[in-house]
Amino acid sequence: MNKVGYLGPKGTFTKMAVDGLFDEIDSVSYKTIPACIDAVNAGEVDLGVVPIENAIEGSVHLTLDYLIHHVDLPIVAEATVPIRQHLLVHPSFEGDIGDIEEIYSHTQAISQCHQFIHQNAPQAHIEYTASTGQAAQLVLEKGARTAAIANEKAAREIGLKILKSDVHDYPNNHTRFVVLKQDSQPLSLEHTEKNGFKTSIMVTLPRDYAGALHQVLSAFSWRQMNLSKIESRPMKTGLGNYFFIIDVNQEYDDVLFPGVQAELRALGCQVRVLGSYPTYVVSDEKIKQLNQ
Ligand SMILES: O=C(O)C(=O)C[C@]1(C(=O)O)C=C[C@@H](O)C=C1
Repeated sequence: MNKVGYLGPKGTFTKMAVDGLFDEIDSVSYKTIPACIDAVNAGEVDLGVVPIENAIEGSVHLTLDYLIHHVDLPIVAEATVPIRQHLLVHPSFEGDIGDIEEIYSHTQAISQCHQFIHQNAPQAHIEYTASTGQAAQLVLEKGARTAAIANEKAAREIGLKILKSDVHDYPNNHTRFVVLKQDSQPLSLEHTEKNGFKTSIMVTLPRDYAGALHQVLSAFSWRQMNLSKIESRPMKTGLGNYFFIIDVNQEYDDVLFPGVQAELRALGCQVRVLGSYPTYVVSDEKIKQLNQ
């Protein structure tokens, strides 16, 4: 049975992604995203599932940067999961939102609910936690006037009550998770809905000059390769030094991708393929089933 590492403890959205993707696995909880990625790297687990991007808040920089700077692990699958954030309180809490003194959650979850907090609980002090599951656990321990932003499963499993549901600021909230493995063989999952294939590429420009990024993008454009995302991240070597992560909406092949790589290298760019992988969707229905 495959051992799958994830950002835990119980009740996290990452655990939900794991349960939505896999049928029979042995899941192993890690306290942080780097600890989960390290576990895959060290061979402690066969696969690791970590969040990479949210529809409201954007990229999970911790994941992106760790994949770029600290390990060389390919992405072998992606899963898009619907995200509903709720305000959870201790079962003994009798007050209203205005009585809450502390709100705990993961930075991504807090960011998805900034407006809600600003308008309904401006008095609350925000405490960041390693995951939403950990935030829920803390509310159970601290009780009184604390609240967590987390999901319905966390409320049920940890024993909190939902004071206000759907507190994320925009509807259509989804998070993309990636599955990491030591070998780059794409992960085929029979029982999960698949909606495409992607290849993620990291490109470092040789230096800053007029039209450099334009030249990089034209290598994809004249081959009619559709890009779904481009993001720049600091190289961490000094202000103004960036690399680009480019998601291409197709599977790595023997013609187009080697052509792009050769063209980019001829421009002096460094190119690294971060993975070529199927993209799966965990449906609202599946999440409802998991919540029962
Ligand atoms: O804290 C959790 O529950 C997580 O699984 C992490 C995480 C994230 O980092 O994006 C996952 C999905 C949500 O977007 C909020 C938090």
